[in-house]
Amino acid sequence: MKRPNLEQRQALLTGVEAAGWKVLEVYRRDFDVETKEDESPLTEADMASHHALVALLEGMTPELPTLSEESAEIPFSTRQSWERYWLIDPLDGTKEFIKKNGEFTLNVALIENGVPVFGIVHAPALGVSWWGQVGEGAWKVQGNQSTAIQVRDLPDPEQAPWKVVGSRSHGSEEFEAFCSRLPHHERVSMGSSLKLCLVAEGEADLYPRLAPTCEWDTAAAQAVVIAAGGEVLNAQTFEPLRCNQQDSVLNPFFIVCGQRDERWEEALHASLKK
Ligand SMILES: Nc1ncnc2c1ncn2[C@@H]1O[C@H](COP(=O)(O)O)[C@@H](OP(=O)(O)O)[C@H]1O
Ligand SMILES: [Mg+2]
Repeated sequence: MKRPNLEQRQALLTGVEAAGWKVLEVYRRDFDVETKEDESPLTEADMASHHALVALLEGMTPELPTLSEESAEIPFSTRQSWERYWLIDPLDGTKEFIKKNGEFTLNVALIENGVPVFGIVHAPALGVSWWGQVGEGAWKVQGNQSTAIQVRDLPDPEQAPWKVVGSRSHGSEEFEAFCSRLPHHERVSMGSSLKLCLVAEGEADLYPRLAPTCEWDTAAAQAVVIAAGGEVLNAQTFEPLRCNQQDSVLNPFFIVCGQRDERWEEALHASLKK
């Protein structure tokens, strides 16, 4: 498979939703929380989703490798040769899952030469999915309803505040410094890749992520944002984020926007200057 066709996209969405049911089954009862080597939490839901998604993708595209947050120990010397691969985060927002606030997602991205070209973000507790394919468009799916989405134009802050979305559990000094330099704006806190989806559907204007994340946290929703007309840019260079360029899977600091604008670009530049 190069890029999924309509039928394959539907099968992928159904499969990701089925993995979401497995996550919800754990969410609705008591579960143990382990701590990984990097101090981040892990639950049986992360692993149930990982196994379900890997089986789905291997079944549909046996020719494509999969890199998952829960099986990430594939060396760069191997990954470097991958022209196309699946990049998944079986449970993004594990802290929100543990807090039971519903703000967690399953992220599935197709990466082509380092660029996320297709992505599904599914939020099982909210019963919502977003998917996008670069060049085709982006959609929000709720039950049987599928609605085309796009980013909104940045409002005049004198008329309506800019909506800036930030992490619920991972803030930073740089994020605070950036917000303090913005014109009239409102802040919204949200867990997981839902933040990028809010920009994609025109519910938020900016998501500055001036704190660490990994490529699987952002790739699927980056495809949705780009397909909806927005951008996910390195906060220093303003180049689009790319995956699989080096040994580390850490992203640089980045900003998600509907469109570039010198008012927030200057605020970002000033807040990152040491
Ligand atoms: N110090 C760190 N290094 C790398 N990634 C980090 C990190 N702190 C948080 N993250 C990433 O941020 C994600 C949560 O984002 P948010 O705060 O926006 O909800 C986590 O996803 P997981 O929940 O999948 O582990 C994790 O991958
Ligand atoms: Mg994650």
